Amino acid sequence: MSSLLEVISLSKVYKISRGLLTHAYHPAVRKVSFSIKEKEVFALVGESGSGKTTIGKVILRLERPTEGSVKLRGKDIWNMGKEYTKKVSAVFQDPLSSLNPYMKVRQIIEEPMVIHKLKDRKRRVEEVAQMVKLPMELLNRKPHELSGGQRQRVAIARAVSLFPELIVADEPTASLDATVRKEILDLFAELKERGISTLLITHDIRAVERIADRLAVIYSGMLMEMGTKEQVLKDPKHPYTKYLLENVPVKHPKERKVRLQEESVQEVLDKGCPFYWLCNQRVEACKQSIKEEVLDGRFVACNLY
Ligand SMILES: Nc1ncnc2c1ncn2[C@@H]1O[C@H](COP(=O)(O)OP(=O)(O)OP(=O)(O)O)[C@@H](O)[C@H]1O
Repeated sequence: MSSLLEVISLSKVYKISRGLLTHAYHPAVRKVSFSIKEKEVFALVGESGSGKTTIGKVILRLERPTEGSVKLRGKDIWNMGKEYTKKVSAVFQDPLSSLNPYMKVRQIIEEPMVIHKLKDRKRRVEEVAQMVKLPMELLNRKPHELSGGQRQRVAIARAVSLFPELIVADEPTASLDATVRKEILDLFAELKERGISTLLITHDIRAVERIADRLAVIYSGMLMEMGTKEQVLKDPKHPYTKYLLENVPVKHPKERKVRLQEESVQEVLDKGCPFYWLCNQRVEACKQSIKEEVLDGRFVACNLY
């Protein structure tokens, strides 16, 4: 399978205002590289604040990277015109707020086709509804008349309405209950068979177990481990991946009891491993630098290897 989308050494630093004249810089994403193949579900897993959404936003061209680039089939995405929005689409966490409440489902799904001047729209809307298993009778309803799962199917139908090559799905099941969650996740696996890849962004490492082909684990804006689902979930190498798998659901970073030595926090964040403070296998070198290794085809950023 050839590479569809390449994220190359991507960094995003936000400038945060600290009063009238002062500001600070926050590195949300730090030199992240990965690629998504054709016909693949690639999961980006990390806790709240780890930088997942920022990466998704850059891929969707909603944010400019500070450094690095993103390429679709070898072309820089910022040099591509409107055709990029046909090839890469998005599904977000809360369908109710992302769907126009005044439009009927039919119009919501049709809208991107109108924008891109597609013909034969009625038939295509029905074809897309079928693809996402949305009952035809729901096409004449409005979003508030649907269940959470049905609404997310509408959002996915809209995302596939132009037959994209990639869907960026940011926490697409976070607002759904367990049974519906499973059905929606399965849908992404089915779309893969139709040639549509998915970047699945999630905080729940277990959610990707069913459908992801490969996954990348991100912490504090840095890639910790990346490999096939089997490699990363069955034989995790990075202490952070192990920690994530052992602590489901993971405590919010603010709830963890970690004693930080304030004077050295910045130093470690600048040069060393961001997981240093929680890692039970840390060595002195982790304060200063991180070794990047490829072990049996999987990427690990850790001084243990
Ligand atoms: N526009 C912004 N300005 C300043 N800081 C930001 C901005 N957007 C995100 N951040 C910060 O960048 C970091 C990464 O945020 P991001 O939303 O990408 O993380 P996430 O892993 O998707 O988390 P969540 O699941 O909570 O959204 C966080 O510390 C966040 O506070």
